[in-house]
Amino acid sequence: MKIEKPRVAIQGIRASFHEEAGLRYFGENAQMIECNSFKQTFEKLKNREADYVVMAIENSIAGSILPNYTLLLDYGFPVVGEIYLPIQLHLMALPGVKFEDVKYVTSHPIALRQCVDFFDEYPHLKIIESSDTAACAKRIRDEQLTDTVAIANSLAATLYGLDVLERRIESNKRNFTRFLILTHHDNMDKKPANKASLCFQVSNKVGALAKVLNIFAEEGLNMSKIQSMPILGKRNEYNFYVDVEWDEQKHYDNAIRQILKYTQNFNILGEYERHDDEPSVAPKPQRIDRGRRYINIRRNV
Ligand SMILES: O=C(O)C(=O)Cc1ccccc1
Repeated sequence: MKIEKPRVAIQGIRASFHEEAGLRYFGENAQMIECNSFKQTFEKLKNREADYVVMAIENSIAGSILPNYTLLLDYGFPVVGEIYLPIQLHLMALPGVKFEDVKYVTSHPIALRQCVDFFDEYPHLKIIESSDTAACAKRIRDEQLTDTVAIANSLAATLYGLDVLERRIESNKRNFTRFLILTHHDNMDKKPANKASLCFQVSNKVGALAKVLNIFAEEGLNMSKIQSMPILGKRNEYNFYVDVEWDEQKHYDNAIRQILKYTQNFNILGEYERHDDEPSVAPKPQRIDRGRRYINIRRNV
């Protein structure tokens, strides 16, 4: 069922990168629900105050956003899509402010990390981390801060009436952030999938993980990501979060059937269409009912 005006919960406020990702994925009709934390976005979904969550999961420079992996598992909402957003960062201040007079620079930690080369040249600037790039721009406007610059996107500069002092200050011009799209189970549509996010444990034995990865290889699945996370309170035990991609559904189905034998607490976090930069050839229609897959498949040994 397609929702005309989807309510999309984001961590952050209008003009944040989360809003940009949400608008790109859902289009201009989407109605953003601003939240103070990622946990709150999941609560909105749980309470049916939102139809979707858009959540950053990894960044090409800052790496994986580990607490968000834990949220995926804790709430169990299915991942139904992904979007890769190029992150372009600008330095902005109140109109009339001169860069020589600035003492503070404020932004989200990921954005700050992406601009280290720029700030190496200005070691006197004090860095203030915040939860959201757009909120930094808004605070400069609201509090009329003349000694502070924000690093944010051009949407934030426009919306909060700031002047861009320097454009594109990110160190690596090809950096991106990957966002996941989640929904609640009864809102899933059955689009064909060519990518899945999985989570499982393996026993602490020689070759246990290699066995699972070999199955992916033998079935011709491309593993695009692997992330381990220690399981709280259990020494040497980890959750492995793995993303795999395939061309033919049957290879994926075969791989899943086999790896169930070699994993514990196996979860399919979501099956969805991979985000390609170039629009891909339309995937073939599938007959398989994937609804049941989102129920956790657990196999405790
Ligand atoms: O602060 C924001 O605008 C966010 O949405 C978080 C973020 C920051 C930098 C890169 C990607 C996401």
